[in-house]
Amino acid sequence: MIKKICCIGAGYVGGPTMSIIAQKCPEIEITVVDLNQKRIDQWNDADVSNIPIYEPGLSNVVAEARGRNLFFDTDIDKAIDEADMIFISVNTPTKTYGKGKGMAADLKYIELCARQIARVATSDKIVVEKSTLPVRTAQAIKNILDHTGNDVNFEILSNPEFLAEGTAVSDLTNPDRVLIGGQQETEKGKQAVQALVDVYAHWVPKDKILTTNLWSSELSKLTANAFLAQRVSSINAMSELCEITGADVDEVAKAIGMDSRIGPKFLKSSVGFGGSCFQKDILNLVYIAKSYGLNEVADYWEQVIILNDHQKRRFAHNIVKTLYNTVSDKKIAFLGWAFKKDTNDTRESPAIYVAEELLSEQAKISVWDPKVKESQIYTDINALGSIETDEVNNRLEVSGNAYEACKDSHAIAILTEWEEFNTYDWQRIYDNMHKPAFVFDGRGVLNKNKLQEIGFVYYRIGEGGV
Ligand SMILES: NC(=O)C1=CN([C@@H]2O[C@H](COP(=O)(O)OP(=O)(O)OC[C@H]3O[C@@H](n4cnc5c(N)ncnc54)[C@H](O)[C@@H]3O)[C@@H](O)[C@H]2O)C=CC1
Ligand SMILES: O=C(O)[C@H]1O[C@H](OP(=O)(O)OP(=O)(O)OC[C@H]2O[C@@H](n3ccc(=O)[nH]c3=O)[C@H](O)[C@@H]2O)[C@H](O)[C@@H](O)[C@@H]1O
Repeated sequence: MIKKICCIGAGYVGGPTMSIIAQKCPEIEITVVDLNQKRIDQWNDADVSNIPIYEPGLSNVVAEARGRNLFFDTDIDKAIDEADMIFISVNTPTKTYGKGKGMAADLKYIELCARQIARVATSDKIVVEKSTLPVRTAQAIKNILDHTGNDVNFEILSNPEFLAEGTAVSDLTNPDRVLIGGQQETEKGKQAVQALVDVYAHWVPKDKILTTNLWSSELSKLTANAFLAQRVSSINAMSELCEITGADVDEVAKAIGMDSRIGPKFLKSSVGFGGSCFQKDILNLVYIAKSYGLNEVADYWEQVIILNDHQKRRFAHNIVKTLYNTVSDKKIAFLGWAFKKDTNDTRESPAIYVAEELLSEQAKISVWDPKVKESQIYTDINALGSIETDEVNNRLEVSGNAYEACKDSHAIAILTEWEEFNTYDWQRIYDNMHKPAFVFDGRGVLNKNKLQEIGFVYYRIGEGGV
């Protein structure tokens, strides 16, 4: 029976995942630890609306469990020492240096965790990989733990997380499945798997808890993200063809999605997928395939990324082309900066890359996003390193509301599918814009007929002129 859990990493996965486990398992004490003091302070903020991650419903869960059996702390050693089970939920970004730069997952944070666990642990531990990792990472973790540990027994499990941002609470509460990989051939391995099954069985039906060997579990996570991203790139590839043939991508998506073998989900054409994981996980998969000499497999998956980059660029180019081939000093309003609705996360958001293209064409950009902070938007653009900081400061502004962002603009670009966009007074927006007033709907969310009646020139991704 697990009594104490420690989770290393209080990010988008560690925070919500542990909050739900704490809510569902009141007898287990859970401590989420992080190196980042500011993040931990935010998780501990007396006002739960200030927790560092915006996820619908999450603050209520935190309010219920925090201080009862859910704790956030920076004392990592203490939490490791006291726990029976340790989740590693740290970031695994794409490497930015050395071998595998731009492709492989950077495992330095994972290795640091393994070394810290090995140094601190004085009793047997079950170590759970919650981060998304290259297949066979469990072997490396085991080697580090066994060769540097204090003679205690470590069992390694793989338990990848499938939650999507914006729906994390419902995904965790009602998952399609929970995947647990372990060494089923040893008695201790079996017991470790069972211990984690028992945690989830507090609220997840047993037939949805799937147990596999370690490598299947690690590889299933990369495979799931590759398949999901592939669907988006597939429909986005068709969107370009729709635009020149007069077809409508939403109609095509509906028609194919009604085939039960294809299914209706994840077929919404967009300005491109973003988020911290799809790109990094596919690049990682490509790197793994190449490292085993599987070049055709690598090329197959790499195409998903190539198409996605093309989709973001062509959205920006279409704006330039439509605005009479120049956007120099024209104001373009961006509605949305987050990579999808209902999150404040902007990692790899397509908005960043569309902005980069337009800024390099000397456009002025004014951004409104209901959840993303101004400082984050500047950080995202400056992190690209491709546009001078002075130029960014002169050309990019962040507005306090949508009306301000759109005032005196030549065009509006919809970059995130926030529902509030449909509730605006679009006549008021139109009246305050330069004419012709263009809308480029990169998410296919606005009411076309209404906008056209007002007088907007409306372009939706994947919709061809008839
Ligand atoms: N964001 C998402 O929706 C999902 C992410 N994942 C995977 O989960 C993992 C974590 O992702 P996120 O939570 O988004 O990352 P994140 O960047 O939001 O959080 C990671 C946290 O780990 C902390 N950290 C790093 N090294 C540490 C160390 N040695 N000791 C203590 N704390 C340390 C960082 O300070 C950071 O707060 C990644 O492998 C990601 O691929 C999986 C499913 C969904
Ligand atoms: O490993 C991860 O990090 C997670 O990655 C994705 O979750 P997430 O990136 O949070 O959000 P998604 O809903 O998958 O959306 C990803 C991107 O694809 C775009 N998208 C999604 C669906 C669609 O039909 N069209 C489309 O353009 C979204 O707008 C967004 O930019 C997966 O859905 C999760 O299962 C997984 O756990």
